[in-house]
Amino acid sequence: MAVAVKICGLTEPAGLAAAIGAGARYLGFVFFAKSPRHLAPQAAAQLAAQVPLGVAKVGLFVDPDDAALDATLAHMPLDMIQLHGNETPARVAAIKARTGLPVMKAVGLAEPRDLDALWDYGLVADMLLIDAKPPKDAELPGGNGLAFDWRLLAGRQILKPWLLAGGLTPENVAQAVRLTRAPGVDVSSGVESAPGVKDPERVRRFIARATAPIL
Ligand SMILES: O=C(O)c1ccccc1N[C@@H]1O[C@H](COP(=O)(O)O)[C@@H](O)[C@H]1O
Repeated sequence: MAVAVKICGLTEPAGLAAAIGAGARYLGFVFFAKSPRHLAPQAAAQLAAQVPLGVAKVGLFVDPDDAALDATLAHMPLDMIQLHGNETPARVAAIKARTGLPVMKAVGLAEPRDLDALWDYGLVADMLLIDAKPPKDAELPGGNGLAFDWRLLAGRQILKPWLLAGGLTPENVAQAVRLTRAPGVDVSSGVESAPGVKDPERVRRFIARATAPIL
């Protein structure tokens, strides 16, 4: 099975078209005001109108309350919710029940004891996104272009389908897949020409390298 690719933080048509054309399976739209990739739900919906069936539109939220989820979903037809904050397992389950959508929970790794969270969230989420833990003073809980030590995942059984994220680029993604055997990968800043602006050529190169057969 080819590695599934998610391109996250799409904000404009050129990046979106490059991701779709190159075979991305998931497209991420950020609904977190502090992010340079933030979109209003109406703008995201306009962009998402170009997304063909079979490519999942993922809404990225950070500790959203119910009102924020309802307001976004009123305008933007999402296929999946990504939770990238400090949501507890109970909150993940509640959001899944409220929205009726599959939920992907981001889990940050920096050291072996962080691995326990993969089990806790694996019991309630439909998918996991395994990212680097953000630095303590970071503005953003993700999208920082930071990688973690991929060897932490060596030989690990993960309860649910998962994507590897954090500091991935066209230059390192093949090695990341080879070391972790990740079934999927997710990237934001590593395929940008400026914060919030995807570089179509880097998007295409990332997808080609991520999905190339492992040698
Ligand atoms: O992309 C963002 O702006 C963002 C904001 C808040 C939470 C998560 C965010 N992005 C997610 O983080 C991963 C890793 O990003 P990067 O590739 O290291 O830049 C990204 O794949 C998004 O899912």
